[in-house]
Amino acid sequence: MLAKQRVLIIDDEKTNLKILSDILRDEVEIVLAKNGAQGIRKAGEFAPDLILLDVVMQDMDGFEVINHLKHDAATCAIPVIFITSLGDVSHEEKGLLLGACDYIQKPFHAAVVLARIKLHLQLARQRVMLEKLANIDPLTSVANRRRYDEVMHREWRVAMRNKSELSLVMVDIDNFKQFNDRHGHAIGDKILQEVAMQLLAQLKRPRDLVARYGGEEFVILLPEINKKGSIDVMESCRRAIEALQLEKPYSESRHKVTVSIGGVTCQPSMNTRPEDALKLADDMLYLAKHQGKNRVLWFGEEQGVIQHDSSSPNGTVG
Ligand SMILES: Nc1nc2c(ncn2[C@@H]2O[C@H](COP(=O)(O)OP(=O)(O)OP(=O)(O)O)[C@@H](O)[C@H]2O)c(=O)[nH]1
Repeated sequence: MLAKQRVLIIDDEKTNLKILSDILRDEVEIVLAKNGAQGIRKAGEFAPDLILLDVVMQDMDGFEVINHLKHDAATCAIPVIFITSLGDVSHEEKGLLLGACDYIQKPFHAAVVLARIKLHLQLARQRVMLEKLANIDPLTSVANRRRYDEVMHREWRVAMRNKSELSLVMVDIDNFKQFNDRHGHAIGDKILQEVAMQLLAQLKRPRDLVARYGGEEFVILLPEINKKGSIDVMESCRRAIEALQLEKPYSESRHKVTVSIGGVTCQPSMNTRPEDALKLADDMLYLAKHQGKNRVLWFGEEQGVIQHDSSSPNGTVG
C-alpha cells in the first residue's frame, strides 16, 4: 500500500484550517501552520508533498510566502495551491506566475477541492517517481552516474564551506571478464547486483553514496570522515565481497568474487577539483590491480609510483 502523502495548510484563520483539515483528514497526513513564517519553517522541516496557501494573511501574505519557498532549494519543488477569497484575475495571474500550480477561490465546494488536491498529489507522486528513476542504475538499483555527479558537487561545496574532509573511492570487480566468459552475462549481472548490495550494506551513514560509475566499476563518496576511517570502511567492503557465498554451481568454481579499491581523502578547496580527486582514486585503483588485486589502496599510503605517459591514459607503474 502506498504511504499517505503529507499536506501542509498555511492559513491564519482557524476556521479555514479546520474546514480544509476536515475535507482532507481521511486522505492525507496534515500539517498546520497559522502564519507565513511558521509555514515556511514547517515546509522545510516536514517536506510536504503539497502546500495549500492562503493569500491574505496578516504578518506575511501568501505571495511573499511562495516567493520564499520557490527560492529555497529544499522547498522549491513542492507544489503550492492558493486557496483564497481574492477573486480578481490579476491576483490569480500573479499567484500562478509566482509558481503556484493551482488557484482555488472561496467559497469552494468541498468535493471539487478534494478532487483537485488529489489530482495534484497524484502528479507529485509521479514526479517523485520519475526523479528516482532518473537517478537510479536499473541493474543494481544503486545511484547512477548522473546522481553521483550531482551529489559529488554538492558534497564538494559543503566540505569547502565546513573545511571538512571528503573521501572518493573507486571500486572495480576483479577478473570480471573471465567470470562473464565462464558463467555468462546473466550471472555476471547477478554478481554486479550482489556487489552493489554488499557495498550498500557496509556504508552506514545517511550521506554516504554508492553509485555505479559504468560497467563493473562503482564510485563511493564518504563525507566527513578521515583517511583512517575511510580505509577501515572500504576494507570492510572488500572483506564482505570476498566472503560472498555464491550459489551452486558457481560456488564450485575456483573463481572467487573480489574487488580492487582505490581511494583518496581530500580537503576540497578553490584550488582543487572533484575530477582531479577522482583521478587520484582511479590511479590508486590502477595500482591496486597492478599489485595483485583484491586490496584497498589509498592515496598517500601507496608503495608504488605512478608515472603518467601520453600513450596510456591510466598511467604506468614504475
Ligand atoms: N554481466 C555484465 N558484465 C558487464 C557489464 N558491464 C561491463 N561488463 C563486463 O565487465 C568486463 C570488464 O572486463 P575488463 O575491463 O577486462 O576487466 P576485468 O576482467 O575485471 O579485469 P581487471 O579489472 O583487471 O580485474 C567485460 O567483460 C564487460 O563485458 C554488465 O552490465 N553486466
